[in-house]
Amino acid sequence: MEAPLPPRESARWVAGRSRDVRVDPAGVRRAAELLLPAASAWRVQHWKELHALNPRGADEAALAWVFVVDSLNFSFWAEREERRCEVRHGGAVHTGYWALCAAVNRALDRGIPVTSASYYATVTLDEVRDIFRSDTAVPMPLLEERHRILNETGKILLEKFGGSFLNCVQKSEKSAQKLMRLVVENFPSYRDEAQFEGKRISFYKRAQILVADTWSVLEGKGDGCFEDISSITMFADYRLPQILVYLGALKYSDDLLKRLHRGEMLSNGERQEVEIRGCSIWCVELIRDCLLELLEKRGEKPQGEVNSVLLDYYLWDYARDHRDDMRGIPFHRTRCIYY
Ligand SMILES: Nc1nc2c(c(CN[C@H]3C=C[C@H](O)[C@@H]3O)cn2[C@@H]2O[C@H](COP(=O)(O)O)[C@@H](O)[C@H]2O)c(=O)[nH]1
Repeated sequence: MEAPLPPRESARWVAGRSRDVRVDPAGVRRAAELLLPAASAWRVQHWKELHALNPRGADEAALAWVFVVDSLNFSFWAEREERRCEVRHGGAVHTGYWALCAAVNRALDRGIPVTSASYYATVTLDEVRDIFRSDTAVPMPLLEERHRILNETGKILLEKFGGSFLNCVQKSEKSAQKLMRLVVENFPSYRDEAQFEGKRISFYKRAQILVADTWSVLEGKGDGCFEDISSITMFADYRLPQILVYLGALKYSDDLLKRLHRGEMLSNGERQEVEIRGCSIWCVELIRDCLLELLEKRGEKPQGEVNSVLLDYYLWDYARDHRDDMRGIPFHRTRCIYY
């Protein structure tokens, strides 16, 4: 089968043919102007400084943490917001993606080597249920899939990379694109692809966030000094589209809004789901371009990098912090292992 279009080209292809989702140029500009004051301060170090659950180190163990977390970094949304999985750790209650991170850290604190491939290659379903157990009556979604992915991913990491994700990173020779390709070619659960208007396309959300988190945990240095990190696009999850609609940069048709407000599930790969994901990626690319243009016009040099990775991280954190303001904006509900 022919190789799919890479994520950025896939996003352009979808955005140019989308019927129920569109990027709003004026909204893109307004979003860039809103983000501009923060943008010049974005730095790769924020990944650790802003998030206590992320590893402090930049060694093989920290990379092992990133790899196992991003292999499971999908589908945390609850059927009903008020009844959801929660994990208490370090004196705080964590939900969604952070519940996954808290559960991994809770296991490590209990002496369970959950980031070691030789452990999770043969971990049992019962052990997975215990490691990711919720402190409410609502379990983390898709636990059976998470178990299957841990076994599959652990076995491949042992067979092909000596059980160490650091080996995989070093094979990428400081290229973000090469690391993304290595991950997608070797680990099936990362193959986030679709068919749209006669073309095979890709979003590779977990492979791209894995590259981004690798760059972040290594603080952009040494093996993580990816000279092409700016070629990585935003990660097409279910939160970024919601914030982009909230900011007015993305618009949904009445028909799609009605489906979402009814809480209807969208299946992975159906037309409107692909349009939401593709247009979101394209929208963030345009906001990034607009930010660079505005900085240029003001003759400002950003302290760090203004790229789609740091823009995505900022928008995702912003969505977390403005959850209540965004109540009226639905997010699309797809249950799958890709995001
Ligand atoms: N586009 C994008 N999607 C992201 C992330 C992250 C975690 N990254 C953070 C960690 C360190 C960095 O500083 C980032 O702040 C998780 N997700 C996705 O969100 C969804 C979970 O949402 P909720 O149910 O509300 O927890 C789910 O699809 C998950 O895969 C991101 O950064 N960008």
